[in-house]
Amino acid sequence: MSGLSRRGAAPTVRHVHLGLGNFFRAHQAWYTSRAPDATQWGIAAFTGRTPGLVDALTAQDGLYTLVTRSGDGDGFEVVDSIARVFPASDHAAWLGYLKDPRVRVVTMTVTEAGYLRGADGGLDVDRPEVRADVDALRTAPSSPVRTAPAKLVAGLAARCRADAGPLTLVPCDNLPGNGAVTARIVREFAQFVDPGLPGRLEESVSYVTTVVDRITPRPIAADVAAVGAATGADDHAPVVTEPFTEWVLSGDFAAGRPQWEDAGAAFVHDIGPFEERKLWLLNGAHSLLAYTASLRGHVTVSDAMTDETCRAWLEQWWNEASRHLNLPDTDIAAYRAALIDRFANPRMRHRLDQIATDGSQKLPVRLLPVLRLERAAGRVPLGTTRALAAWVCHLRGSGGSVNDVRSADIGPLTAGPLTDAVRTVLGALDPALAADSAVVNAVTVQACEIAPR
Ligand SMILES: NC(=O)c1ccc[n+]([C@@H]2O[C@H](COP(=O)([O-])OP(=O)(O)OC[C@H]3O[C@@H](n4cnc5c(N)ncnc54)[C@H](O)[C@@H]3O)[C@@H](O)[C@H]2O)c1
Ligand SMILES: O=P(O)(O)OC[C@@H](O)[C@@H](O)[C@H](O)[C@H](O)CO
Repeated sequence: MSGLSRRGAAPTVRHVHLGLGNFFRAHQAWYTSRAPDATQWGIAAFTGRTPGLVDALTAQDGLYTLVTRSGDGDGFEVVDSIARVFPASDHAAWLGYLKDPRVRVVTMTVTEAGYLRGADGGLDVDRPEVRADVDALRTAPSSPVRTAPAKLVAGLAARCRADAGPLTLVPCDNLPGNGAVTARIVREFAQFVDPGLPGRLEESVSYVTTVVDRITPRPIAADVAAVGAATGADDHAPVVTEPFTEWVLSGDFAAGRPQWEDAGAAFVHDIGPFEERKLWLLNGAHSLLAYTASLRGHVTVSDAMTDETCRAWLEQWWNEASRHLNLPDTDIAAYRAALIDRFANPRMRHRLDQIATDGSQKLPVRLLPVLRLERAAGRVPLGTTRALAAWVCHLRGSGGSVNDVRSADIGPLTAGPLTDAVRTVLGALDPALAADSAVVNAVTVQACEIAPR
């Protein structure tokens, strides 16, 4: 078996990515590799925090095998769009690319938690890591920083100082209005560093909003072995994904972009209906299953889909969410039918505990908009409240271990009598929920049913 290596030169870097992980490699890097102008849009990819994939990918010249796993077999292709790979700690390289006039696009996958938003959706300036990075940039603009907002601001400021021309930020995390979210955290962070900086950045930075979709679980050792057996390549960093993929983008690119539309991406004016369809029907269902199905002993999404009770809960949630989607009924029905096949694919090992991470960041986006709309219509939506009930049970120690960026402040709220815990935990997501007795009661009753303790 031989390792992967590039035959010719790597493509010139004109695109930078922050948050090199599995999803970026199954999605944005794959779209770029499929674009007709791929050779003009090489990617420099930086991990978000830990060194992660850097050594393995560097040894393979940035190449890796994408395994497309359907219910009845695997497809294999080598993706070659990543030209250079860097650890998060290489801040000099980050600044170097951001101030390079050839670089025109920055994509990001830093998780929902990586935007460091507070309760009002803006930058949470009380976090010690935010304060540390603000102080660092006030002291010296090239100081190393750790958080994603600080990296963006430091890079954009360096670009501004170098007069390197316009640039577009393309967030690819599962957040509604992710372009506006990114614009806001950049503006607020920059304001803290230097009140004149936001104005200077606005002249040359544009923000695009995206809906991204391709289920990409964390690969396991057997996946590495399967690639070797099928292709003969000694690939230490393959990615496994599903055949389905979607990328919807909205907004202006200030300085060009790859021809992603020729690789299947859709550019639309009104992205709202696409966001709601995806975040509610897919991600909301994922979160529902992550907490309910794990309490019933299931480990993966496809395991959960074999359980009639989980399936009924899923349909109930989908019925509640679908009432509020601004799309034709036939489109919604087709999307739901496709999701059943995607979730049930028994060859995809998408662990529920991976999806359960950071519920405090995900549930406000995936469930609460539907809950509010249902309450406004005078209903208590039991499919939605069941997901919240299972999350509260999860936080109280039923099911798998809790891995949440807010566990320090939400964890203590989960102790004590169940009704009190439900009220305070819901209140930590949205104070209005704690004051809604009908919701608190429904969540409490369902929590007792799901995990009596
Ligand atoms: N995996 C999927 O199916 C999928 C699909 C659609 C969207 N996404 C989005 O992509 C994100 C990453 O998913 P993945 O599967 O690539 O995960 P991954 O664990 O493979 O990679 C995550 C990357 O984000 C970085 N990161 C994590 N926390 C961070 C933080 N607080 N600040 C900065 N960087 C941080 C990590 O260092 C790593 O580079 C998801 O959180 C989601 O928003 C994932
Ligand atoms: O990746 P996360 O942690 O934001 O959420 C877990 C899943 O719900 C999510 O990754 C989906 O698999 C994905 O959004 C499908 O496109």
